Amino acid sequence: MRQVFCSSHPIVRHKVASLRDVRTAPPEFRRLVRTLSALLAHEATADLPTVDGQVETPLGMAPTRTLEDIIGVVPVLRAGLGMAEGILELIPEAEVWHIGLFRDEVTLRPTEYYNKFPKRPRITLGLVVDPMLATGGSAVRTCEILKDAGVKRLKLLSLIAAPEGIARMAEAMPDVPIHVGAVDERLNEVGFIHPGLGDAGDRQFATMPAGH
Ligand SMILES: O=P(O)(O)OC[C@H]1O[C@H](OP(=O)(O)OP(=O)(O)O)[C@H](O)[C@@H]1O
Ligand SMILES: O=c1cc[nH]c(=O)[nH]1
Ligand SMILES: [Mg+2]
Repeated sequence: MRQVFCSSHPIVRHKVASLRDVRTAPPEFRRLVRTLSALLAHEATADLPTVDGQVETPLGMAPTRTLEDIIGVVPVLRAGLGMAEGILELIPEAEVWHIGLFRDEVTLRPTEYYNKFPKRPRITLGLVVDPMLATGGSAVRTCEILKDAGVKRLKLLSLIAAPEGIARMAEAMPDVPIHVGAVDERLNEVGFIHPGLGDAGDRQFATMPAGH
């Protein structure tokens, strides 16, 4: 099964260009994250099964197809929050499972600090959302946590990925399809995606270091 899907949609490409632009300020950056996430989720959910049914319109009965899955959107704090907002516009009935991880700046390893989800999961599909797939450490750890919690089907949605992160996910989580807006050249010497967009959390939440 082919596991990595990089969007070729012209609107996705156009918006990824704006997202990368150093002149894009946080309010517009957040708007782009939300819209791009909905566009990627639209592509990532194209293969979901539906159930046949019927609905009464003002004129009579109409056949319907509705989603079979109970979907969970799993934002990796904090940069995943904006992505979850965009996807909830598309799937408002989704559960939201928060996972708090930060990446140690020196070791680049993920450290868990929070999670909130039901003890007995109802969801049949988890959409993990994190704008940046860099080393892949955060994404792999998130998938491990979710599998330990009993979620059997997962998909990962990221706005920009490095080849290193894709390779790490493919190795550790071969059953998790990855949907991305762009695949970049490489990681730089401090583990940032090059050319990427910088720090996705800081650019969404206006916490850039002074001088930026
Ligand atoms: O693939 P990796 O090498 O693990 O890196 C990617 C992670 O780094 C960023 O989060 P960060 O740790 O900066 O936390 P933040 O969202 O709170 O800013 C990003 O949102 C991912 O979670
Ligand atoms: O390029 C990167 C890598 C990790 N986290 C980010 O926000 N950006
Ligand atoms: Mg960050």
